[in-house]
Amino acid sequence: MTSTKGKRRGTAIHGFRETEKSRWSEASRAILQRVQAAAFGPGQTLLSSVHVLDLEPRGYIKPHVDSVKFCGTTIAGLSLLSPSVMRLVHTQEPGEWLELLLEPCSLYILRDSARYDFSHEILRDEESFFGKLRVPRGRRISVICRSLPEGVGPEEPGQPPPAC
Ligand SMILES: O=C(O)CCC(=O)C(=O)O
Ligand SMILES: [Fe+2]
Repeated sequence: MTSTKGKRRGTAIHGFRETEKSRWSEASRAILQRVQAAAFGPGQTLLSSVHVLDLEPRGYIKPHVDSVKFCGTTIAGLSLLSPSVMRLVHTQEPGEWLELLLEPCSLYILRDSARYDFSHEILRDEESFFGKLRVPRGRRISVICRSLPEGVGPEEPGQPPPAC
């Protein structure tokens, strides 16, 4: 896998590699279609390639809001391999937060307020608790589909997609 986003995104993600993938096997395409049908409306255009993020067991993602320049109202992520905990914290009201237990093969959808008004993060192993439940972290792979910002047309085929 290549790692270009890490540089562009600074230090939000630690212990990872990633790629942007636009060619998938037929079986994978069928799964991605289910993800897209669940998460996106018919009027939404998606980034032409899917983001695949491979976090090592000690890897984690610091709180951030995906850039509005490159990513529209919806982020949908399929979690594979290790379970993990995603925490959402309101950017204006830090006392308003919630945590999601991301089981392997689960899908989360961050849309509208969850996507714009809350930061999201993946907890590091030492902090990986869902309530009182310890959620030990192993290697985690996520497959993330994003909508394009409104007013941005579909990308040119062959162009590298922008990072979120
Ligand atoms: O791994 C995930 O599910 C989220 C990744 C993420 O927040 C990002 O790439 O901006
Ligand atoms: Fe993100």
